Amino acid sequence: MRLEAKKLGYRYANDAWLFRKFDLSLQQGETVGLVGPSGRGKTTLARILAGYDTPLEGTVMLDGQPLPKRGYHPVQLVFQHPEEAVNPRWRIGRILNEGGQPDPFLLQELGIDQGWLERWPGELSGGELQRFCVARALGPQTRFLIADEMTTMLDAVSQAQVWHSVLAIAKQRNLGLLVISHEPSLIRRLCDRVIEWESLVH
Ligand SMILES: Nc1ncnc2c1ncn2[C@@H]1O[C@H](COP(=O)(O)OP(=O)(O)OP(=O)(O)O)[C@@H](O)[C@H]1O
Repeated sequence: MRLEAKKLGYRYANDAWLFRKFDLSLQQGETVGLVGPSGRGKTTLARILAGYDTPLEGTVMLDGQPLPKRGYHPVQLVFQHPEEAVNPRWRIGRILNEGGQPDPFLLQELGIDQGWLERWPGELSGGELQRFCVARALGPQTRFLIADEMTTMLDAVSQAQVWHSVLAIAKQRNLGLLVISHEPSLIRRLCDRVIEWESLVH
């Protein structure tokens, strides 16, 4: 399966275009890094690929077909700030069930303690909460995962644990991974190939 962005263009209101004629192609099973300067539109692109926003120009295709407008989205996004990605008034168990009944092996792989399911988001550390966000994004129908500065806020140990688990799951399930990060060492360690934002933006 291939995720393709073709001639994407986006800008907010009457601001300057962030990107135009932006092409990107990602194959299932690949881990690709996207690096570029701050504020140029990487998060905006990630939101478009995952269906949160609609591009003003161009299309996003999965195996040549437009992405589904309804139902489970096969391209899932994990954000930098897990606390902003969850409803603080829902217990963790309910948040996790949003993407369907979670696979117990997935929870185990991500080091998620069943006892935490009863807690509120504010009762977990950033690293623990981010692991829940990853688990929620890895429903059985996920084919591509976009990690937008996914571990930037975590300490080195939590960062290594999360990536170790995600890479193992991606391999088992042949997922495509797009790793957006400003840390070249992380990207070099994780990715099969690296895309420079500047080389794609016109
Ligand atoms: N909802 C919005 N309305 C208006 N402008 C926005 C909105 N979201 C982002 N922007 C602006 O669009 C530009 C690109 O933002 P974006 O978050 O996509 O960049 P980025 O490359 O991911 O940056 P960073 O690496 O710092 O996270 C920024 O100038 C930002 O201020």
